[in-house]
Amino acid sequence: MALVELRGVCKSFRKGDQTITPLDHIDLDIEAGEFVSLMGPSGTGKSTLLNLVSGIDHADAGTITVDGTVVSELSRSKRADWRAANLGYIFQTHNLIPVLTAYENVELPTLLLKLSAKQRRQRVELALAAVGLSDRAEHYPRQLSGGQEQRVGIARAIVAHPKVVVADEPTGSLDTETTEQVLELLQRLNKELDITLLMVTHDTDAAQIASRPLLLDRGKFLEPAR
Ligand SMILES: Nc1ncnc2c1ncn2[C@@H]1O[C@H](COP(=O)(O)OP(=O)(O)OP(=O)(O)O)[C@@H](O)[C@H]1O
Repeated sequence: MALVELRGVCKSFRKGDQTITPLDHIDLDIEAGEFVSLMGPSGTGKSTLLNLVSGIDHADAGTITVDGTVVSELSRSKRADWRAANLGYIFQTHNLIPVLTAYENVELPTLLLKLSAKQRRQRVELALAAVGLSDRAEHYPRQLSGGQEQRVGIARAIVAHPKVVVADEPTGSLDTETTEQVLELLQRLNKELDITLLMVTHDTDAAQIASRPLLLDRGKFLEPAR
């Protein structure tokens, strides 16, 4: 069984008296260790897909299994517990809390886990080291560059040691040089920490660094020519 498995997944939204169905019977397998990028026209349901895989949102039909857990069958509160322990989410805008230091921002998700104070400290220090920001632990977001802020966001996503990390346009608000650094970091986390990645992007170059670039178009996954 693949690490992430979607079968017959459907998701619709109501907008006024209209129903929009971005995902209509979607199937997808992501094997452990893959780095999958996902491109596609605006509104095709890429973010919706990430929200379903991460258990933030609930599918109308179909099954979503991540590392043997059928996420689509969990209640809302069970999904939140499962997500805290098993899945990392990297946002386009890092969503750091401005009144917390880099250390405290990364520590936040670990407060939902059953860890001793020592284990928590070790996790946070490891995550900050993995993104090369040990020396910025006590800095507040406003004291960091855009790229450093995004790296803190990545440290926060990996602090719980998730097998799967999803990223929604993680370089969407970064300049070219910082984009390259963040993509290199994601590649390193994939290879060295064995984190399976699913990254939505609008950037063709970013998509190509993945081990498997995919295109989501009208509800179908296509493998674009490299
Ligand atoms: N909570 C919601 N309520 C109503 N409609 C929604 C909701 N979330 C998404 N949609 C609609 O579902 C469709 C898919 O949205 P989604 O954000 O997944 O697309 P996307 O492929 O990520 O787009 P983009 O590339 O522009 O970010 C869009 O038409 C969007 O307006």
